[in-house]
Amino acid sequence: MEEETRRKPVIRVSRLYKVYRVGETKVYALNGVDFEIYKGEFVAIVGTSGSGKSTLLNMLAGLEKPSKGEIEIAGRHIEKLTEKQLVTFRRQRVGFIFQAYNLLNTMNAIENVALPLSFRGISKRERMKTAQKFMELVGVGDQAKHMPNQMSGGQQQRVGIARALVVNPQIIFADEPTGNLDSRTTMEVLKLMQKIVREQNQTLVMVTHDNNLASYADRRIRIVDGKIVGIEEGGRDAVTEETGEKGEKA
Ligand SMILES: Nc1ncnc2c1ncn2[C@@H]1O[C@H](COP(=O)(O)OP(=O)(O)OP(=O)(O)O)[C@@H](O)[C@H]1O
Repeated sequence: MEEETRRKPVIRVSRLYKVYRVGETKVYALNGVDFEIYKGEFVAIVGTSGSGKSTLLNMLAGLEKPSKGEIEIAGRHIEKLTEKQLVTFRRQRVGFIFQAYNLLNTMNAIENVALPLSFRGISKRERMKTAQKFMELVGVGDQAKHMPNQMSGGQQQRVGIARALVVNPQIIFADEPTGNLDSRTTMEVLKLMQKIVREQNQTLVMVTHDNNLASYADRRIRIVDGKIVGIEEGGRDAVTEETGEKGEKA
């Protein structure tokens, strides 16, 4: 019973299709996809360019409608929601981490992190307090007043992660989150993402073409030409690998 509770799917996708019409031809960006993702999992959706990863992520996040099929997130069929309901769903349930960070350059770091809270009727003081807590969680607590262009790529991505987490989303979607980072910073961001999934029991779905990055996920869903060609279990541990290398201090 305990096992059953732990393995509760938070995302359930069945017979999912997305067909684009390009002139006379039909492009099957998703061609009948089925899978489940469980609470507390870090899952990578892996595929080469054009395989359908972004299409799938956009659909899971409620940014695009499927042509056919079902997407259940936390028990709700999101393919049936109206645009207005989808906006509410995204604000309340999901967080996004993008490759390009997508921080607003006119706001400082903490204001960027606090922004998603402004739709929730929380006082400014409370918003800033929560934002600061998440800035600290991701290791940029001392850079609250910095403008994004005064921060390194890795620091900006940490701010991006804090902004994704600040609303305590059930699910975090990440699209090539380390695409613009060097290998060392990539490892730091990976460590951070693994830590967050483990400590906060959140669910992280990451889209990537990078097999090395994907090897750190608990499971990999491989996609080719809009179809799942394999699901692999087991992932590397960024924290122990780093500890082994550097003998991390307690
Ligand atoms: N708006 C669109 N109109 C027509 N075809 C599209 C559209 N969006 C995507 N496609 C096609 O659907 C397929 C899947 O595209 P998708 O962007 O999901 O791939 P991807 O795996 O994310 O690639 P990349 O890693 O390059 O971003 C491709 O053949 C693409 O050309």
